[in-house]
Amino acid sequence: MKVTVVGAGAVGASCAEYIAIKDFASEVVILDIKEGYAEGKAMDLMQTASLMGFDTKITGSTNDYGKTADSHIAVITSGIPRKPGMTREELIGINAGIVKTVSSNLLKHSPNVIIIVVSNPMDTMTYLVHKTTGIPKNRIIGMGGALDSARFKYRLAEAMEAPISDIDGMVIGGHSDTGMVPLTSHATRNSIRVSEFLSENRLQQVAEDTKVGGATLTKLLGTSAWYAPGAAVSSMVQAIACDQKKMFPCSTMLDGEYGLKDICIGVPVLLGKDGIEKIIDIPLSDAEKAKMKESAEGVSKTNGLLEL
Ligand SMILES: NC(=O)C1=CN([C@@H]2O[C@H](COP(=O)(O)OP(=O)(O)OC[C@H]3O[C@@H](n4cnc5c(N)ncnc54)[C@H](O)[C@@H]3O)[C@@H](O)[C@H]2O)C=CC1
Ligand SMILES: O=C([O-])CC(=O)C(=O)O
Repeated sequence: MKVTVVGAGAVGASCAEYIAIKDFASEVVILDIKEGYAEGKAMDLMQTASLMGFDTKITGSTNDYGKTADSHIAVITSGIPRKPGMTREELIGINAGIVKTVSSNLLKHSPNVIIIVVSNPMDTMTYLVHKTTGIPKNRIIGMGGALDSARFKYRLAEAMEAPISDIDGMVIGGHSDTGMVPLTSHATRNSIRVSEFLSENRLQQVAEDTKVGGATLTKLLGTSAWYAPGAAVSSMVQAIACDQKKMFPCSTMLDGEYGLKDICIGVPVLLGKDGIEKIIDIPLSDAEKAKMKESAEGVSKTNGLLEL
């Protein structure tokens, strides 16, 4: 199983590291446009192999897509991250060109590759890959909900003073500061609804903290986060590589599910060897439906800025 990670920056390197540590891929190629950068990250990571106990071979490439040939899965993290005070949507001008070029180059050398899009604004970048490559929709997956759900569980555990392993919960909708839809009514602690433990006000606070999870970290770090994003991508790559049929909220092209069409937005899907193997269309409450609709309007507005 060969995995390519485009972008050897914070998220790309973290993602490659977690994939290697989990030791399910035979080969990870990291590619970056900056001369020597991916080679350096790959060498540094390989020098952790004997310490961390993995056999995955990690190599680096400066913009040579020949080295990515016959990849099963490719992760696109290339592009600029936001700075404090910015929205993800403000990155569209630079990142759209990068994501378009990178996805086209990847497909020249790996025509059957499954692409996971990370670069922001992620839902719109996922839509762009659909519109410009024309590959089947099961092979284009946007990463946002897996990360947002991990942050939701972190905030729920914090509010309940509970171990995170007790918590289950999911965030759907657009991967933006205002567009995320944390499904508070579905979240549980050991099968018991979290509303049994937390007041409505506290739950609303958890939902708000979850939605601005990326912005909160960007303010603290001066750039956006990488550990949890890298871990989220690595779990999705593993689900595909190991044909786990595992459920994650991912950005996917909808065709009527959730009442939406011609948009990529986060909904629960099953990930297995073919990429997105099924979209799970769960019933939402009226309030959740309204939030999903508003979220979709925001994503569509950003999609409208693309020059297709
Ligand atoms: N979807 C999500 O949940 C998340 C998305 N992100 C996004 O991921 C992207 C990357 O973030 P970071 O890794 O923190 O940024 P970074 O600046 O650390 O790394 C980006 C890398 O992309 C490279 N790059 C730029 N143009 C390229 C091209 N044409 N070909 C190959 N490589 C190229 C740069 O040289 C740099 O090394 C950002 O757009 C950020 O907003 C970050 C975290 C979570
Ligand atoms: O906040 C950002 O810009 C990066 C990102 O998408 C996240 O960490 O959720």
